[in-house]
Amino acid sequence: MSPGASSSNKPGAEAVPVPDTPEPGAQLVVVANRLPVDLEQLPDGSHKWKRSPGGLVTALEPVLRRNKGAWVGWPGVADAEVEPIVEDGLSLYPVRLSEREVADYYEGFSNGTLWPLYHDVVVKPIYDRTWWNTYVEVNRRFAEATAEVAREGATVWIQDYQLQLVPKMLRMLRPDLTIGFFLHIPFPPVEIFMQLPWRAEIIDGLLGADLVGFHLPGGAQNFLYLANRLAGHSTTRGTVGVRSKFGEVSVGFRTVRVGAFPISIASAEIDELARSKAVKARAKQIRAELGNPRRIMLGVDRLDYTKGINIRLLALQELLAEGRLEPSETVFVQLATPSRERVDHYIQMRDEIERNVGRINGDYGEVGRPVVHYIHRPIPRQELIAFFAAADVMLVTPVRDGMNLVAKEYVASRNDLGGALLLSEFTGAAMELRQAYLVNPHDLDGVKDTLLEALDQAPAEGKRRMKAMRRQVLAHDVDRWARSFLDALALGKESRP
Ligand SMILES: O=P(O)(O)OC[C@H]1O[C@H](O[C@H]2O[C@H](CO)[C@@H](O)[C@H](O)[C@H]2O)[C@H](O)[C@@H](O)[C@@H]1O
Ligand SMILES: Cc1cn([C@@H]2O[C@H](COP(=O)(O)OP(=O)(O)O)[C@@H](O)[C@H]2O)c(=O)[nH]c1=O
Repeated sequence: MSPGASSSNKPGAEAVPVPDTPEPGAQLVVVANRLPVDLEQLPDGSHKWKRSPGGLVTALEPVLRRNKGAWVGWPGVADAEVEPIVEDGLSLYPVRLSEREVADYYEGFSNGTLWPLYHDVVVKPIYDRTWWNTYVEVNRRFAEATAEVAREGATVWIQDYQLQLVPKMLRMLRPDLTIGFFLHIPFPPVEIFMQLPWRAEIIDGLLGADLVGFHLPGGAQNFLYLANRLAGHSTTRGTVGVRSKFGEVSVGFRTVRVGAFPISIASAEIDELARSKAVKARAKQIRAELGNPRRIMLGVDRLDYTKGINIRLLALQELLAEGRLEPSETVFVQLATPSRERVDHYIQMRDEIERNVGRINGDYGEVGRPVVHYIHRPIPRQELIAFFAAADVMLVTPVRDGMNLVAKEYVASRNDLGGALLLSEFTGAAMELRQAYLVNPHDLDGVKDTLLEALDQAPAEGKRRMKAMRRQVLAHDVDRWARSFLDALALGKESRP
């Protein structure tokens, strides 16, 4: 199959240029479950590449492209035979997964066990031994693929919960490599992690890295505790800082460093794009297309039960029912990119959300004027930024989220200092964006009251908050995140005996 074969376009899919073949032996290798582009099979049997969903790709793709690195990952469809390619300076090495492996490793152990477990058991994790066995097999395949790609003495940066066994497996295959691991989702409290039947194997797998990174100090602290309790290694006891004061685990003759590195976005690029005439004009057009309502609220998420989309809908429904919001003046736009569509909890959640959207529009909409506009497909980045620029209040209400880049992208888009960010306390972003309207998503009355406060904020108050948040986001961009992690990894390597 030729990956660059077709050029057809569906809405939301960003076309990717036709590829070349990579030079052997990369000095910087990223290993992630997904490649930054997904192969899509079209109804006529042809294929095209489209951008992969999620914040991991948003963050890492520009960093690796600038470093002319290599990326090892799954091309997003089962049984795809794809040759390694170079795309705009970035070498992509596809790892093949069979239909069964997608079901057991990706949908099963990664997203039916680890994802809910690490997100505070928000739905019940399933502990299935077959899924675990496939997770081990697939992690081994990723380790082997990486061992073949990395140059002697290269730096390998492994990403996320799908690949927690790869650090140890790779170290056994290639002791010459410097290995970093970063977890993009929360690392759970110890009592929750202890549910996992394979808890010791996971901790052991991660300890194959030279540096293990988390978004927040709390995750790093939980991991340090478990490295001692489950694996019996001695660890440092001091508090882990943000990009500083790393913890250490002694694993035989090696020292594994543990740190907190909150991820971010390409802030300057988004800021610049938001200032462009095209985006400004499109934002104005979006407002007009929505009927120039007094206030626009916006949600932008992967359709995931952790994102708290139903909480927003419930808050809106109650505010309308109580007469605290006027349906003719208020519009809520929910952009929801499809995600993990064959996993049971995702199927149930989508049904529920779509029922609630229908109910609100049935009760409060008029012909040609729905209260909720719901779009279930990926939206290209430039269009998203225009939506950010058009929205009066951005609703980010996850019950738990590793970081949430959307919150930061909204702030970076508001160089006019307009708009307000309603942000769940249970996101990583809330640790940095303290001037947002912070809410506990489990407290519906609190969400409703704070939403009204944000909608009715005085312009001076809005500007004060947005200015402070922009200072944070513009000063701490994704390059700084990558640099701080890779510098800490290199420093650890220098101090090795
Ligand atoms: O690959 P998928 O199963 O389609 O899921 C998409 C990605 O979702 C998750 O993103 C996380 O990473 C973001 C960047 O660090 C972070 O802001 C967010 O809070 C996380 O949920 C997942 O961790 C990735 O592996 C997936 O690629
Ligand atoms: C809905 C939607 C989103 N995006 C982009 O995807 C990422 C989402 O990252 P975040 O950290 O907020 O969460 P997850 O990783 O999904 O858990 C962000 O960069 C969005 O701009 C997109 O490009 N198109 C979409 O339709």
